[in-house]
Parts: sequence; structure tokens; C-alpha cells
Amino acid sequence: MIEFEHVTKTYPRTHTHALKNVHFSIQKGEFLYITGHSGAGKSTLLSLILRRITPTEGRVFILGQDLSRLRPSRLPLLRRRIGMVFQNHRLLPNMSALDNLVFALRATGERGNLEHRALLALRQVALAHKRKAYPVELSLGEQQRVAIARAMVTNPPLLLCDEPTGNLDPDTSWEILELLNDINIKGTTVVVATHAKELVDQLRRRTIVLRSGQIVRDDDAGGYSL
Ligand SMILES: Nc1ncnc2c1ncn2[C@@H]1O[C@H](COP(=O)(O)OP(=O)(O)OP(=O)(O)O)[C@@H](O)[C@H]1O
Repeated sequence: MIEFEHVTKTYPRTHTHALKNVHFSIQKGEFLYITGHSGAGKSTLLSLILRRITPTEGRVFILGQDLSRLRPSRLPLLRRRIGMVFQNHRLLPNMSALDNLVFALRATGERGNLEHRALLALRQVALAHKRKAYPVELSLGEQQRVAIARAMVTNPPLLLCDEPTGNLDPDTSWEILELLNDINIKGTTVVVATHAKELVDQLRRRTIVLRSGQIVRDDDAGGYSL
């Protein structure tokens, strides 16, 4: 599903070595935390997966494709197969929960009864009853659940989450984590980048710990200790 082959990323303007010789792979169906302090390289790693940036050395393979050989015209197709959840949900404020999902489906060129599919996705995050609500009319946790439904509405095989519980209280964070766990159990590969120690300790799954751009631990037992 994801393979990093001795990947180094140096940002040329500042000569920052954001990742150094990072080597790991993730199988289909895994749940993985990428963790480490601020500046450790988590966002850089996610940006490489999405091919927003390219490695200075090494190669990245996503969903069986060598990204160094991927033609730019194929990039939208790759990104369509990766669901993305951010700390700030980035829902469109002038659209209802349902319309946010319909919009996401339409943007990927899907046709047919999009409202029905959107409603099914909202049901999976237990928010069908809030389908007409605008983001401002939802709690932060509900907004994040809608954002997860939006990421999953196209059934991507891979879900990337960047600090998915960043703004949430502990109980709501736990709900979000349980939701991500359910999504994983149903077969989607889930990668969660976070510096939140509580999160990684609460639901123990494979954990890669980055420190100054290097993998210092890759542990199936999980837990945060650096
Ligand atoms: N576009 C960029 N240009 C130059 N340096 C960058 C750029 N983006 C990140 N860096 C640097 O690369 C290193 C890794 O940053 P990155 O954002 O990947 O870390 P992070 O673990 O995601 O941190 P945080 O948890 O604070 O988001 C840091 O030293 C950062 O200053």
C-alpha cells in the first residue's frame, strides 16, 4: 500500500533535512500512527505520500505505483484514491453536511444518485439526522465526523489523517479514534499522523516514531515513548 525506500527529503531553500533515510512499508489493511515531536517530519512524510513534494533521494511507492515514474496527468487519479482528514476539517461553510459530501463526489467525476451515497456515508458516522445542518451548526466533533464521511464517501483504499483530533476534547477525540478504527476494521488502510501522546496510547496500533527526520522506532505494540 505504501513503501518508502531509503527516502531523504532536504528542503533546498533552507537546507533542512526533514527526512533522513526513511525506510518502511505499510500493508493493505494496516492501521499506523506516525508520531514524533513538532518538526520531526510527519507532515513532510504525508506530503510525499500525496506527491505534493518529491524525495531528494530514495523512492516512494503508493498503491503499487512508483511516484517517481508517475506522469503528472495521473496525479489526480492517485489522489482520488487517498482520503484525507485534516486538523481543521475544511468543510465548505456555505453547504449543508450532505451537500459537502455530494460536492466531493461530484468533484471526482462520480455520477448517479450522489445524494443517496452521501447519505449512506453520513449514516456511517451516525450523522444522517444532521444532513441539513451547516458546518457552523455542528459541534467540532460532528464537523470532524462529517469530514471523515467526506473523505470516505468515494471509498478510497487509503485514509490519511493529519492531527485528526487536534482541536477536540479527550472524549470527542476518543470517538473520532473509534470511528477511524471502525473504518480500518472494514478494510481501509488508515495512517494517522499526530503528536498527541494520549491518542497513540489510547488505541495501541503499529507506531512509527520520527525524531529529527529519522525513524527511531517502528513498533507493532504501539505506545508513544520516544
Ligand atoms: N516547505 C518547507 N521548507 C523548508 N523547510 C520545511 C518546509 N516544511 C517543513 N520544513 C522543515 O522540515 C522539518 C520537518 O517539518 P514537518 O512539518 O514535516 O514536521 P512535523 O513533524 O509535521 O511538525 P508539526 O507537528 O509541527 O507539524 C522542520 O524542521 C521544518 O521546519
